[in-house]
Amino acid sequence: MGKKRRREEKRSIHPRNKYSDNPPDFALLASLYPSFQSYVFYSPQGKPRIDWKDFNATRELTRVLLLHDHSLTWWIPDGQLCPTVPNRSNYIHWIEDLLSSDTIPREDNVVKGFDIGTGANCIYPLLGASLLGWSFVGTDVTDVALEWAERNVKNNPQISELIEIRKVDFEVKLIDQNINNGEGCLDMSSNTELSTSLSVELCSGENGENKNYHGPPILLGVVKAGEKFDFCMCNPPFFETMEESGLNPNTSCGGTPAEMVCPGGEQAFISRIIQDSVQLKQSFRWYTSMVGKKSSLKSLIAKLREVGVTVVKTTEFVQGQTCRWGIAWSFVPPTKKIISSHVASKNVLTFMLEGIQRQFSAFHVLQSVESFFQASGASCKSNAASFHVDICAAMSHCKEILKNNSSTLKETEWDDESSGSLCLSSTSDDLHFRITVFEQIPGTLLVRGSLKPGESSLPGLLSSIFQQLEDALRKEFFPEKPDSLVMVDPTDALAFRLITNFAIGILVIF
Ligand SMILES: C[S@@+](CC[C@H](N)C(=O)[O-])C[C@H]1O[C@@H](n2cnc3c(N)ncnc32)[C@H](O)[C@@H]1O
Repeated sequence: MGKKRRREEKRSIHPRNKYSDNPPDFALLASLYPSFQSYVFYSPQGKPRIDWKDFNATRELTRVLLLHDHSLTWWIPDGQLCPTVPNRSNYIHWIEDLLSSDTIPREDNVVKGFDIGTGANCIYPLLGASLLGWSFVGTDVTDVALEWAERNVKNNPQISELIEIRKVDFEVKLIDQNINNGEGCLDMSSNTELSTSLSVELCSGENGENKNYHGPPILLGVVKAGEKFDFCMCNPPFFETMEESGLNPNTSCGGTPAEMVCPGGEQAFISRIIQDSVQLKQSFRWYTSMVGKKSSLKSLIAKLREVGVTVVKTTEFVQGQTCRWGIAWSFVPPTKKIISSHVASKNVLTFMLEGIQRQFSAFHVLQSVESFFQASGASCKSNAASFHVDICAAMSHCKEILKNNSSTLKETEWDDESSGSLCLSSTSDDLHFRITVFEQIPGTLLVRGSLKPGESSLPGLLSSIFQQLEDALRKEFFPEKPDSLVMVDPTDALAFRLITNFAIGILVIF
């Protein structure tokens, strides 16, 4: 991994993450743990490496990291999803931030979390308990996950008291769904089918597509009457089919269909969590989930607006060459009033290119990004190893990019925020920003634009330029699909604003 790439990753890692300043040292671990040694090889430059496509190598790395850095004894059977410790720690630290922020009133008791789908690896309860002393209920549906999660807990007696592994009962019947604040009553003993009324239409996606969840209970029917939690967390099955998961050829973190796939994919799964949260309300202070696709994030935010949550927060987790999001919401009345989205400028923007033909890789898109900006006269410096282009655009170049852009101009913030008119010639400062291309899964790329740290731009300028770039890339890579040229629907302006602001952690209170 090049120095620049490492610097990039360091920037994206949570500052309290143990690996933020000290990434795993493969050479040291190999010298300490002979079982790991056989997976480490050296690049021609003498850098220690492992083969990320080798499941055994990634599992052994996770095992020795958990042992060395967290004093945890851990194992999973072949083929189960293998977590990467630095990345999973980011989610834990983000929740820590949510709990300690004064967005909603704090509570100073022992933190109690609920990990939906803890998996055989049980990674979140193990990390949360060992790093922060949190207690957890971790749930799952498969026998192998439940058995190995139990083992991973029992093998760590120093924290085992803090973690309960709970089997999700497929056949639980809700006899009273009105259990706000834990007052309701669940019949856990019944063998009758889960009430079909749980599948109410909360999951219809954009464009009318229905993504209903018909799987086992998630929260309702699993949370017991009267139970209260500070948060729930979830790394959901992201995909609708195993083919869609296409498992990234550059990594082999394993993952069985039960772990990776659910009908309706993550959108249906998280929509059910939202639906359950409407019933459970303040039984949890924060509801959170990871989100794998930006398109899901947008529609989930829209759903949260519909159900009347008091707070939504989002974040971005950059994980090597992929990007994920975190979404959090609450029904607890906020301590703060609305923080206007005007407070923060859009310093980080993203869009997704989904269903791109397989012959086009992140590299092709990167080349097109460079050509797009060069055509306006802006100077570009690309880094193919890190899949980014650094751009320096003078105002004349920005004008050139935006010259055919009257519709975009109407939708961007500068009309709102700079008293109706933007004078591009009013400043002589150049705009310095970076465009990075991430390969999420085969055929799905994420393009991210970010101002250089410490830089600022005229309100809305970066987002307008970015919008033009998205238009151009869609024209180039989806020429036969004129519909996909549709950019941000003005009626969706708020959702767009939320999404483009999430990466800088902006808080939005509906
Ligand atoms: C992507 S894996 C996440 C595993 C682990 N938390 C991690 O981050 O590596 C999703 C997990 O959710 C479980 N799962 C699927 N449906 C569930 C449900 N209704 N309730 C609880 N767990 C579920 C799967 O069995 C699987 O272990």
